[in-house]
Amino acid sequence: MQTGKLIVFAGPSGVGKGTLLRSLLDKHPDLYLSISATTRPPRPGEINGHHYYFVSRDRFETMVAEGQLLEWAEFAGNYYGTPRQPVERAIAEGKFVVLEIELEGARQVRKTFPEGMQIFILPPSEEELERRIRARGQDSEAAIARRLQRAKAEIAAADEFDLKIINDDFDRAIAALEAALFAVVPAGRVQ
Ligand SMILES: Nc1ncnc2c1ncn2[C@@H]1O[C@H](COP(=O)(O)OP(=O)(O)OP(=O)(O)O)[C@@H](O)[C@H]1O
Ligand SMILES: Nc1nc2c(ncn2[C@@H]2O[C@H](COP(=O)(O)O)[C@@H](O)[C@H]2O)c(=O)[nH]1
Repeated sequence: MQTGKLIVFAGPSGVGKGTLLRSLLDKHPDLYLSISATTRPPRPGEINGHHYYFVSRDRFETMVAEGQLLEWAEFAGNYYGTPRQPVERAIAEGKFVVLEIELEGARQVRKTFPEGMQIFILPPSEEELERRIRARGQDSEAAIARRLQRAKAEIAAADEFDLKIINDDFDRAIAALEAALFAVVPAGRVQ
């Protein structure tokens, strides 16, 4: 039976995780990106079942109670969690499965999947991180403040991760990610 690989992608909100992942998925369509459940309302352009499964707090709490989530956490006033079944199935099928999650979730996954690879994306500076969150233009002032406060705690925990990559020059960050993911196995293949 083929066995895939679990890759956790963490880093403060606004550092560019999603943008890096979209670029990686374009180049390596065999990567499997887990779709999280969240109680956060959709941003303009976000599609249910594609960007997230947008659920009520009641529904999310049922998913937790029924053990449907591999990990979950509260972030900036909303719940976020990884549906367990699709991830376990994709790993059993031999895929490289990527979770884009925050710090508490990464810590939970480290316990259940100690063999997984955990990558932390760092901003070039806190000022640039704030500039990116604001440039994205998707969050209220209150949400920006909560995200920046949380960012400090997340960055302080970066040494817990197997690999740290600074997302300064975008292409260089992509190259560093490709080197980490495909160092042992050629792109898109699982042996
Ligand atoms: N290397 C880079 N240089 C400059 N801007 C960047 C770089 N990488 C990403 N960005 C920009 O930063 C903003 C935030 O990126 P993105 O939404 O991907 O962050 P994120 O880490 O996924 O955030 P969240 O965790 O809140 O979803 C976007 O406008 C994106 O275009
Ligand atoms: N623990 C988890 N964290 C998750 C999950 N899905 C996303 N996230 C993280 O939440 C924040 C905020 O995301 P946003 O889309 O509201 O900007 C960010 O750090 C994501 O990585 C999850 O399933 N579990």
